[in-house]
Amino acid sequence: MTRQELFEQIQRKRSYLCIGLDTDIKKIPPHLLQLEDPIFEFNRQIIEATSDLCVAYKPNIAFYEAHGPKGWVSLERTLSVIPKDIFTIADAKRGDIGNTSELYARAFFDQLSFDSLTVAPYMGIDSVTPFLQFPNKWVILLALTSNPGHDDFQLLSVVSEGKSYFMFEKVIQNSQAWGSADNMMYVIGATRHDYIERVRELAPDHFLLVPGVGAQGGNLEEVSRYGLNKQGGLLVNSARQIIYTSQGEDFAEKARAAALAVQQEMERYLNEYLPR
Ligand SMILES: O=c1ccn([C@@H]2O[C@H](COP(=O)(O)O)[C@@H](O)[C@H]2O)c(=O)[nH]1
Repeated sequence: MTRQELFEQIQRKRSYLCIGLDTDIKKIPPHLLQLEDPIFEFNRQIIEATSDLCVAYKPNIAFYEAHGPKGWVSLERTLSVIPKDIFTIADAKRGDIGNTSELYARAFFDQLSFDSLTVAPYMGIDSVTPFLQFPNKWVILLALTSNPGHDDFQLLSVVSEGKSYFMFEKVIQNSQAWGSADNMMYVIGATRHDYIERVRELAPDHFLLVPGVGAQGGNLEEVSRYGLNKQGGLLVNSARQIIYTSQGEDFAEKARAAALAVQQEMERYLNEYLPR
């Protein structure tokens, strides 16, 4: 999917919501557990109930890998029911020496047909560029993450040409030469919305994948105020707060209501910061 197509979808749906499919067998409604593939059935109903309200789905791969081969089947089946115009993100946080990265890319882009993959930048340019060789596919590079431990490394000071930067700022600055705003995005945690204005100075055109609203307490209003750009530029992810609102037979309906509340809030910000 191109940046323009993503933008058109944001405008059409008045939403930049990405729904996290972090489907935990211990948290899904008990009535699904008797089915042959409860994880797929849960996802199928969530997708059917919410696909007009979001522009992306992000399965976190750990929730599937944990079940071995059965989990990969649930993941493949889930991808097959996501409407084709919706952006898909494999949240797998990969990255290794070049030849290994290339195989990770083939697994997620060729075998599974995801549009994008989250990648850790720690191993540098040769660990990231193999993912960028795939036409129409995206790398989403971890920059400033939402978890409490982000300050262990990402906020360390790095001195470059006599100036001091945070490590995450150098990730954003240096990596821009590896790809472009048409095939790279950055992960910026909603819990650090206080840095989004700075991120926008460094990367005005890139899309940002912003996890951490909802269950992690990030502030959607602040993220939107500083993060929206002229092409939308934001995919704000929420998983637990949307997909686990009910343990009953009405779980998909309740998930829709939760997604609708977020979409309506996003519509207000789009009207304010990016009027049609
Ligand atoms: O910095 C990061 C990077 C990734 N994540 C992932 O996003 C979702 C968040 O789920 P919620 O239930 O909405 O909190 C999850 O898959 C994380 O692994 C993140 O939270 N922060």
